[in-house]
Amino acid sequence: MYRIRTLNNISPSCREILSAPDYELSDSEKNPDALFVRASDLHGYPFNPELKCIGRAGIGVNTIPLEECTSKGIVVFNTPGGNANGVKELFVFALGMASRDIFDGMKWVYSYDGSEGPIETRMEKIKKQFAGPEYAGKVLGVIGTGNVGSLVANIALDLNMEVLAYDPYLSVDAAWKVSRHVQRISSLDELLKQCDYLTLHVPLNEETRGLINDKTISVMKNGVRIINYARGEVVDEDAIIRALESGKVARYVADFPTERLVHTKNVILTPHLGGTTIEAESNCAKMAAKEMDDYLRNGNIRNSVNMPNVYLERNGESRVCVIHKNVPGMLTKIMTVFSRDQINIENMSNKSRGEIAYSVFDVNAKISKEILHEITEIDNVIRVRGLN
Ligand SMILES: NC(=O)C1=CN([C@@H]2O[C@H](COP(=O)(O)OP(=O)(O)OC[C@H]3O[C@@H](n4cnc5c(N)ncnc54)[C@H](O)[C@@H]3O)[C@@H](O)[C@H]2O)C=CC1
Ligand SMILES: O=C(O)CCC(=O)C(=O)O
Repeated sequence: MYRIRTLNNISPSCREILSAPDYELSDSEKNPDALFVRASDLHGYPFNPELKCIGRAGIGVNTIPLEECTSKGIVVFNTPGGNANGVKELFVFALGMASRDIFDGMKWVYSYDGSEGPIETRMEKIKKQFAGPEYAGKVLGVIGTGNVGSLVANIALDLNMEVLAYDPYLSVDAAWKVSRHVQRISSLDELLKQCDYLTLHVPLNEETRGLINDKTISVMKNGVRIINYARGEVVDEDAIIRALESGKVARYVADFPTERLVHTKNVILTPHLGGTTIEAESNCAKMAAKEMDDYLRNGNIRNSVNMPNVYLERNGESRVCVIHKNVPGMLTKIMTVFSRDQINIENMSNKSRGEIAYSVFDVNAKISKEILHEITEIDNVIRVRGLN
């Protein structure tokens, strides 16, 4: 039985996959085989030695110390595309909020005390202060056209916007999802100087931290409207506040409130709601549950962000899974242990990802603890699991 510790509220749909008697889910397990998380920050988290994998029900993994996990042989999974439609739907709302002063208009409605006459007549007199431009016919720049950005770019075309996209790392699979009417721009500055609206859909990493800063803002049109449903830190906070105060940026709509942003004019904030729909939560929980289940029971790795993906149909009496450094001679050393004990390899797979490699062996015998221990002792082996 595998013990899974949930660190956030995970959709109950994961229990369709992670159920008794194979699994026990709890939010207090001290020595879990797996952690199931949403946006919890795991930097500094005390990983127990039994921990084999982390399932991130969502896409962003900036909250997970990936290097530490890799060095400890902990496989980290995420759920690409599982919440993309949820973010796209909120983007449409954000686009409206970026254009029209809906937020201040609503605040006025709910705080009006009747002192200047009935609300029905008073509102007709003051409503012009909440006017704003229409977005149809305007230029939208999309930075990052992966699972979310591709949906956003396509729906913006349906809303009659002209759409420009910048994504220097776009995968071939993701490129297929973007409409041919979206114009690919290969220079960020070239995109920035043409946009009336800008929307961000990149992961937070060392390259994208502060991507929107004084310098990039200076290239933009005056009165640009920026939407950030990626991560707060992709936008330099000092720079965006300066630009809002000067009027260079007309409005900033973001999913990542901070104390300072809450008190800045022309900022509209939602409380990290992009992936918070019934469907997105259920999709992500099921996807992460399937990934962890296939890894824990079969050693297969799919949608990992720190290990190579390896899928092998089960074949043979038992399976030995070895996470090791990607250095010469590892397979020979491991296979020598099998052949010395007359164990035949029925099928195998070996894949690498940067400095790490993963080898899976299906063998024709039950694997003893002694053999597993011997493989563990080989130099540059990080973790060994035997699945009988
Ligand atoms: N507000 C929320 O609740 C949610 C926020 N997110 C955020 O949105 C981000 C994107 O989500 P997905 O589209 O699902 O991820 P994804 O991995 O499918 O797409 C990310 C895209 O960004 C591109 N990219 C990476 N670095 C870039 C750079 N420097 N410049 C331009 N493009 C770059 C990649 O090539 C990729 O196509 C996530 O990493 C996460 O931080 C995602 C889901 C929900
Ligand atoms: O709501 C969540 O769990 C986080 C969604 C998100 O930000 C992501 O998937 O990257």
